[in-house]
Amino acid sequence: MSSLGCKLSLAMDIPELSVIWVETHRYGNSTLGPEFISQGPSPHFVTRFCLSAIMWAVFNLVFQRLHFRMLRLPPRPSAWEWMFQTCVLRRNPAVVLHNLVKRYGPVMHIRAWSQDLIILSSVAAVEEFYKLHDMEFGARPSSMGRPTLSNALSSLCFPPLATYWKHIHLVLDMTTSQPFEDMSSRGFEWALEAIHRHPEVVQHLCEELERNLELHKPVRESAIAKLPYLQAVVKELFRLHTPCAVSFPHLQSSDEYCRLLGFEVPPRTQVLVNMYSVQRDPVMWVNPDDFDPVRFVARPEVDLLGQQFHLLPFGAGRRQCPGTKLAIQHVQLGLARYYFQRLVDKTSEKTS
Ligand code: HEM
Repeated sequence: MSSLGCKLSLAMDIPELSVIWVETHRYGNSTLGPEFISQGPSPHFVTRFCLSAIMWAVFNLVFQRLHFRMLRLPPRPSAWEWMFQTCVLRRNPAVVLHNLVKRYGPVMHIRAWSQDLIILSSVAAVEEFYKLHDMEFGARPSSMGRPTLSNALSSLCFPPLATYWKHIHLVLDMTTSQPFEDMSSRGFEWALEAIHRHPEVVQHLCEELERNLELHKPVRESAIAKLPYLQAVVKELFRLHTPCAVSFPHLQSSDEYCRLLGFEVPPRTQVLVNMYSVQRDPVMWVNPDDFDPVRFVARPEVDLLGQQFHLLPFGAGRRQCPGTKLAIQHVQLGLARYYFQRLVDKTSEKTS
């Protein structure tokens, strides 16, 4: 076989080499000889090139599947399925994820662009994660702020406006109080919108304010302790309409496989906690999809501080949101002042 023949047959068997060959051919590499450059690839060559590319892709797919099966990884929905439903069909991403959880279970593995993500969606899974693996998965990925799949999932914060990186920039760049004001006021609009869908809750709230506060005095933080129903409403808001449906990515810092919830997890995996599903877990919540603040009136010990794993809108463990108390206080006080002002206006309308 001539040296050119040798080069060609080698290139056709190895797809990467074929690509290199086509590229060098396109740019007229003189070592291949002038007669070859002018003729272009033969149909026979194109067929063999395509066949070897397909075989290479199939081999890769089968090898990957076998590899993952041997590893005992969690069930794996396709990342494309999620993206198709959210980007093409424009469905609510949190709901799409929740539906995947119903099909694939509370521990899911998603692989996209050689990045491994584990999504935890039940109280039991999250509890084990925080109790046993909080330190191990304590890092944040260096891709913070870039459009990766994990960031896209985490950007289910403050839908539909804010994205993860906007949020993180706001909170990390707090040289003035302005960013917090912006973020909180957005959070507050979300709370009002959700409550106004339930007129009976608004009425109950107003009655409690009327009973416990004096009309001519401004509402102060100390008044919140006298308003158990308002506190319950805020908890129910954060449970059912959590501003962050999914936590930020928790990156495994070690370069070794680890055992997480009975599964083998590859090194540098990112874990996301799916608060949207955890806070609707039927194992822990009666009628989980109903907006019912009374469930918290009966159990005031359940709080939003990340101590109980069935209610964690601010995350939990060492990576929990440092603004938790500030945000809760802001929403409680904001709601109390808003509805109290409505009462004051109504009373002055009646008297005038
Ligand atoms: C309604 C308001 C807020 C909600 C729902 C919220 C929620 C969250 C969530 C879910 C996380 C990720 C936790 C995890 O990955 O496990 C987080 C992280 C964070 N939050 Fe908030 N947050 C709010 C307000 C704030 C405020 C007011 C501040 C600043 C004062 C703040 C500062 C941060 C920071 C710095 C992180 C990253 C923490 C870390 O990486 O260790 N957040 N937040």
